[in-house]
Amino acid sequence: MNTALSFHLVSKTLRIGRERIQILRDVSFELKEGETLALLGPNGAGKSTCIRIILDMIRDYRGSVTLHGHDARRAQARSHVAYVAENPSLHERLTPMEVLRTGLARHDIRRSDANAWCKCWLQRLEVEEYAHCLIGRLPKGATQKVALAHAMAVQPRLLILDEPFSGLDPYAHGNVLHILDEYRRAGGSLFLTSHRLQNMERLADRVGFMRKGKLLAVRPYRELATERKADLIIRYEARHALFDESSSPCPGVFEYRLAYLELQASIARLLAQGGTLLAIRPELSLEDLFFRFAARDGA
Ligand SMILES: Nc1ncnc2c1ncn2[C@@H]1O[C@H](COP(=O)(O)OP(=O)(O)OP(=O)(O)O)[C@@H](O)[C@H]1O
Repeated sequence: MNTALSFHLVSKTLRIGRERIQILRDVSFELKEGETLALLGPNGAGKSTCIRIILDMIRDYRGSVTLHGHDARRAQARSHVAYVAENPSLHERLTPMEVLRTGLARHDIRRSDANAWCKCWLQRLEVEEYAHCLIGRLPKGATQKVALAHAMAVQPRLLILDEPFSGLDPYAHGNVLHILDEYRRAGGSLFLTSHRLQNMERLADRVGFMRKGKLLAVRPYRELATERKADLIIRYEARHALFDESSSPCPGVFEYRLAYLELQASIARLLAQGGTLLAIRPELSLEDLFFRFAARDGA
């Protein structure tokens, strides 16, 4: 598989007054063609800075970045790449139709059915009703959808999305998830950032977790999900503890930690002994697990 994106030992320092702040520290990752990589991390972790470097919006950094084998500093490298920012700034005096047509022209895409094609993408993102309104008058969520329609319409080999789900209502959320899933199933490469692991189960092949400018670890999503299933906590009500090593957060209520495979037998035993099952939850959130992995890696 060819490499869609390579980010190698990238460091970035900002000078603010007399102070120098390091916002990326030797960050390295790779995205193969057809793969989806999600970069997760809290505010200020450095995710958007990575994207700005990939897109040549920041040039003074240390390290090397390539897109489909070309140095990311060269315009040619971005010819098959589309990007949607967290708060897209589209030209306010254009209409969504014009925005999409401009996108096709910029990517040198000539289609005899260009109008119908653009209309179709506006429909898929459910903003066709605004097709001929000025962007400046659109609601915020609609602008975000137009930006995504604009990116999808050029059929990029690599799609880069900064927080694609923030600002979307739950219905739009599901629709965008479906469109992105379809894109990756058709072989597109996807690089996205998010504050949360939520939604990633349907999209990401691998996830990387960033904090304070460092990439702590990159793991296959499946590995994280499998490990989580091994550790559950059941909370139950009973006169006394029904399992050894139960803890008791309050009188008459107990918690018991168990492996996923023990779940069925443990619930049967709990009910047989007159206990009441109150809740089952994963012991660790996926974020917690990530730190566990990172610690194992010595990060
Ligand atoms: N132009 C700038 N001036 C000052 N600080 C900056 C600038 N650009 C980035 N930073 C700082 O660099 C760090 C990384 O920012 P970045 O936007 O990349 O993080 P992020 O992970 O994308 O966060 P968020 O999820 O909030 O978008 C933050 O501490 C931020 O305050």
